[in-house]
Amino acid sequence: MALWADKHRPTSLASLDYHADLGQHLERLANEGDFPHCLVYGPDGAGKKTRIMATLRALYGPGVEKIKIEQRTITASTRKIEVNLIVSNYHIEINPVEAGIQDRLIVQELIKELAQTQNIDAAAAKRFKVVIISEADSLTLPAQHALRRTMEKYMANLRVIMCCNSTSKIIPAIQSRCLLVRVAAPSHDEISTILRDIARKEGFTVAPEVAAKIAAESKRNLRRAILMLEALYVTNGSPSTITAHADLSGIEYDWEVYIADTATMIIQEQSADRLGQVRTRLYELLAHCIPPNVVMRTLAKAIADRVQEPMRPDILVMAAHYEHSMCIGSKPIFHLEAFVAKAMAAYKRFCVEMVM
Ligand SMILES: Nc1ncnc2c1ncn2[C@@H]1O[C@H](COP(=O)(O)OP(=O)(O)OP(=O)(O)O)[C@@H](O)[C@H]1O
Repeated sequence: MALWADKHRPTSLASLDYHADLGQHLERLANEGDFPHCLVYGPDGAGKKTRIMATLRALYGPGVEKIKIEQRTITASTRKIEVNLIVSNYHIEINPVEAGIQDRLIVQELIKELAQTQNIDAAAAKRFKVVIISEADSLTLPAQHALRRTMEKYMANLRVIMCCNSTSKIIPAIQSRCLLVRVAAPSHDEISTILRDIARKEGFTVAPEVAAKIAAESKRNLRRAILMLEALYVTNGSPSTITAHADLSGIEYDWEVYIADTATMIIQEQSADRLGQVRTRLYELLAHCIPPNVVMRTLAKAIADRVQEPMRPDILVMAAHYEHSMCIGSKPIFHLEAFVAKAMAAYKRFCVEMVM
């Protein structure tokens, strides 16, 4: 059974509930002859992927939703890289994170292969195929340079749509070849309306206060808000009405609570022993597939919330520094642990200076 976040995902540009101007703009582009390469960016759960798929539907029709997962092996001199692709007759979707530092090969080999095969469906509305690159901000520099060349060379039968959180890690040469499409996070009111709409479709009602509270808790991440609503509905035994008194405390993500507790441990004691205990918890988070940069950011935020005001900027600067070193280095655990050690030392120093 599909989660509500997937079940109630709008499929056409016309049915998108917010950023109507953006939807109309994409519709116009899809209907005009010349569709550009696009760089779609915005925060998590803002609706980027939904808009990309709706645009593909406007370009090719509902056939683009018939997707399958294909496993490919790319052989490069001595190494074999296995990647999973999502493919339809009209597009492929790749995630460069799967290939790590070998992502240049995916860009070169897979995209080239796709670009060289013409669309065999003579009745197809468009002669070009589309490559979606998700998490494009994790593309390495060599991969981005290879992509730039590929975009130029195969413009006749290929369009690239990149999806990422921010354009800051995308080289200017690619940005200048793309239409930049910003998908801002929906407002609290927009999220509340969507939640109440989903509740109606599922046959129950939700008090406006609860919908507003979930919207605020979700930090304007719509997917998260929908998941929270579903969790609340299920944990309350699928009631016909969720009243304003419903208890929202049980629907937080476990891993976030775990990180918040870890931050409390860091603030309570700064010692080698405590660092060892925190390391075990960091391993635990990584073993449960929480991305290292998400762990770093959430932990930094949780520590910053727990320290005195003057120390907050220092904690965030340290986290930014170690997140950067984590991107260019290997073994995320080293960088996470270094951040914790540094934060512990800084906090201890701060406390000593306060009492002197
Ligand atoms: N216009 C909309 N109306 C109603 N629901 C929407 C709309 N846009 C997106 N959603 C819902 O929000 C959820 C998140 O959307 P989507 O997956 O497109 O976000 P995203 O920005 O690609 O997220 P991420 O970067 O985290 O992958 C989806 O599950 C979808 O159901």
